[in-house]
Amino acid sequence: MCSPSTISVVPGDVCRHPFLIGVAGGTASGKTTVCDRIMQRLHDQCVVMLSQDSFYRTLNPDEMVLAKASNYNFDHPDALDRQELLKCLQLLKEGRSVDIPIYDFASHSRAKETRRVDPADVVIVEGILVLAMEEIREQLNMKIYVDTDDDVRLARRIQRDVASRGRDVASVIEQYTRFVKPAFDTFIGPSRRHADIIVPWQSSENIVAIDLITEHIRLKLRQHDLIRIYRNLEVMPSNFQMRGMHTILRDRETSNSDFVFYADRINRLLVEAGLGHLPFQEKIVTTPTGERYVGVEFARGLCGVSVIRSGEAMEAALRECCQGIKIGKILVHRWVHGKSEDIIYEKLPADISRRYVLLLDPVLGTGNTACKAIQVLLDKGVQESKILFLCIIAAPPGIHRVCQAYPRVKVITSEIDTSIDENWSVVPGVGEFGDRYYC
Ligand SMILES: O=P(O)(O)OC[C@H]1O[C@H](OP(=O)(O)OP(=O)(O)O)[C@H](O)[C@@H]1O
Ligand SMILES: O=c1cc[nH]c(=O)[nH]1
Repeated sequence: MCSPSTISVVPGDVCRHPFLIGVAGGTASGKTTVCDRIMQRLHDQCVVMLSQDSFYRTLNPDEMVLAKASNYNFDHPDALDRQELLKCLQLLKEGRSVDIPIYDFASHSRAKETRRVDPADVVIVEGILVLAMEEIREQLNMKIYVDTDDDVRLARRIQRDVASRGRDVASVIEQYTRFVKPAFDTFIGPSRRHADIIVPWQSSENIVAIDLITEHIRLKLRQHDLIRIYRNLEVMPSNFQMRGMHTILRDRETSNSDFVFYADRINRLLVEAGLGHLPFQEKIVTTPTGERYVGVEFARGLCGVSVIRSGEAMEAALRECCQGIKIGKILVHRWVHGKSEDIIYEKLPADISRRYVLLLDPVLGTGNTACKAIQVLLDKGVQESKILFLCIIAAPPGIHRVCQAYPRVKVITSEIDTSIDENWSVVPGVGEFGDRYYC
């Protein structure tokens, strides 16, 4: 039974987009155990699991003769109904229920019944060929390859087939040599290069890998909820570079110089992401080879506004991307312990009402500071839809505050945090950003 989502969404407004994970690896590599461990850790989420094996094709009479004589290659991608698997994943991705075939290994055919799979927060699809099929790979949000030594896998396969599938050792080895190993060498082993994560899985379980994977999934699920609610919220794509940089920023042992270095790296990416939302005009140029190149021209009429003091740490990234850009400043007295925030200082370009504004502040906590700063810009005549708020981390209360109050302001962040604590600190957060950047 799936637990309900913690954030309510207007029915029919947005559908559930699950997080799709593919788990591949050779026969008896431990894929099912990896999936079980992920499901156990995500017990408070709605997780469903599909097996590639459910999608074996119905065999024609000639193939059936081969299968009955153990002479049919079930390890080849052509043994699968790939279109049907693809369709099921696409429907689940759209938040729709699907009926999954039930495959009977003894008769090499499909049962009349099917299994109903309802929409979920996380969908895991496992199977030896899951990463070997391009059309399936393209559907996945996370690709995992379980890596286990060949001899360990063969030993496990013999043990399993003899104990639970009524086979003798000689026939298991014969099938392994004829079909299983060649398919591994041709399709499965090479598919490892498509994986986001390769999980070594030998005699003992790789708990660290499972922890990392489930933490990443939790992060993505939190982001998914908010992204589904607010169209004006954008979270930059998370990859392991971005996660690595955040890990350094969040580590309290990180030196001041490293904090500055990695904050600057993320700031640069944030600014580029913000610039990507500006309008453009088509522009045709001639290349040194004399050919025409149909491109675009950057928008004009742009400026930056930093919220003093931490926002000033983002100015360098903006200047690196936009030479000579005008940058204004706003100083807000932060709302602490019931005291409302005031604007203490502002210095903005005189013609700001005609410009797009990249509003810079690395931390969005309660959202009070951001709302105050946005209101100053609106009062100066800036159009709401021309404000882009850039922050390195954003806590859900601040996201709700800003995105609800100013639905046309684009909020771009590199990560969404869990919450804010009783001291108005973002959790897990980076601590006092300004103190760490400027000390
Ligand atoms: O969303 P909120 O709860 O309003 O918090 C966010 C504000 O807090 C930080 O500034 P801080 O007050 O720490 O000042 P500083 O930049 O001078 O360090 C941050 O740079 C924001 O301006
Ligand atoms: O956690 C927080 C909250 C506000 N400002 C910061 O710098 N950090």
